[in-house]
Amino acid sequence: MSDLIVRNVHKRLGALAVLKGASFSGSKGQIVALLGASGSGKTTLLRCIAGLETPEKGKIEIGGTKVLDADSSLILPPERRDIGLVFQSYALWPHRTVKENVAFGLQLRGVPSSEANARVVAMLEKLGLAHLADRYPFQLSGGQQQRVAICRALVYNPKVLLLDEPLSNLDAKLREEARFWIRKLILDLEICAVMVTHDQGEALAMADKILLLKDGHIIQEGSPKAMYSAPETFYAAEFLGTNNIITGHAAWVDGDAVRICGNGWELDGVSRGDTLKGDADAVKAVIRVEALAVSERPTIGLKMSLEASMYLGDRWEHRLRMGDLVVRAYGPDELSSPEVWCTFPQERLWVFPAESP
Ligand SMILES: Nc1ncnc2c1ncn2[C@@H]1O[C@H](COP(=O)(O)OP(=O)(O)OP(=O)(O)O)[C@@H](O)[C@H]1O
Repeated sequence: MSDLIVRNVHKRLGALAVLKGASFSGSKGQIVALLGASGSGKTTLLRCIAGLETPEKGKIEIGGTKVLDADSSLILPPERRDIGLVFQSYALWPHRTVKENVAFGLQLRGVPSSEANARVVAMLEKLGLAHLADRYPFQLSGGQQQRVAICRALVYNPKVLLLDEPLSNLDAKLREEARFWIRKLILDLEICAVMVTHDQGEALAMADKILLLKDGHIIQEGSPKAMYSAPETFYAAEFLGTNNIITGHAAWVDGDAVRICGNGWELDGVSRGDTLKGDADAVKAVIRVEALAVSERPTIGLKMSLEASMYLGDRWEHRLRMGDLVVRAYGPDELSSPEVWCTFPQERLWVFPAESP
């Protein structure tokens, strides 16, 4: 059963239609990432679920309870929605200790103090915060503050945990650790979590399901693997991964197979998204940088000039050219030959009509 159901949510802010019919669901032990560029509507969608914004249209159910039905003007306030909310800034109360920060919401909800105390102690222990219980937020590191904010959201035993850019205030090393422990915590607690992020690496690593938002629409949803390896649109293909974008013309189209060409080069790929109408259509293609293989020995593939190479620590990045075709490719070694062979696996070269959004 889905713990969270969002149906056809529309929300305007001022003159702007920010959400234009968002629908998705999330179930127990599942992390749903709302991924998209700045301004795509991620935070607004999270705020609609939390009850901090009121959509003009749509329905939302949490744990089997209707919390919003715009048609019948049913709008439950945030504290009656069975959610835990973690703000990007953590929003800890500066004059309350860790323990008081975590306990405060339970007191407001009238939970008897002995029960509240037991729940707070248990949750502090679960998150490894017991030894910090009497400290104030300013006496904590950024990572510890984040744990307190998550602890405070979880102490209600919510059905759904909402996280707004939970890792954005951590440095790179802490961020990588936090990906693991937050994911493990949510899976252990078997709750549904919805996380806003604009960082594709974070979404790919942490989520079970990614919703890609663009201009207030969810343009594709799926598992991280499906989103990465089978994007349905040019936008989705380009948004994820590190990519080469190749423009040219279709030389021929045969079902999904398509050959594209430019000034002195031809490549075979697969047509994705809107079907190509025919030969000579202008096209744009996407191929992930890691999909290309470069060799100094003649192989099947394009013979290209090596324009430059960069050492990245764990590998090299090479810039290659043939006529108007310029691509980046990774390889394990430095290359010395001015001419190399580059292979473009056909199934990983995704070809879209040039006018695709
Ligand atoms: N109170 C407001 N009044 C008018 N427009 C707003 C308001 N809040 C947000 N917007 C606009 O709504 C759009 C969506 O904002 P939202 O914060 O949901 O996007 P986002 O995808 O979370 O972006 P970001 O990653 O930058 O936080 C943006 O164009 C933003 O400028």
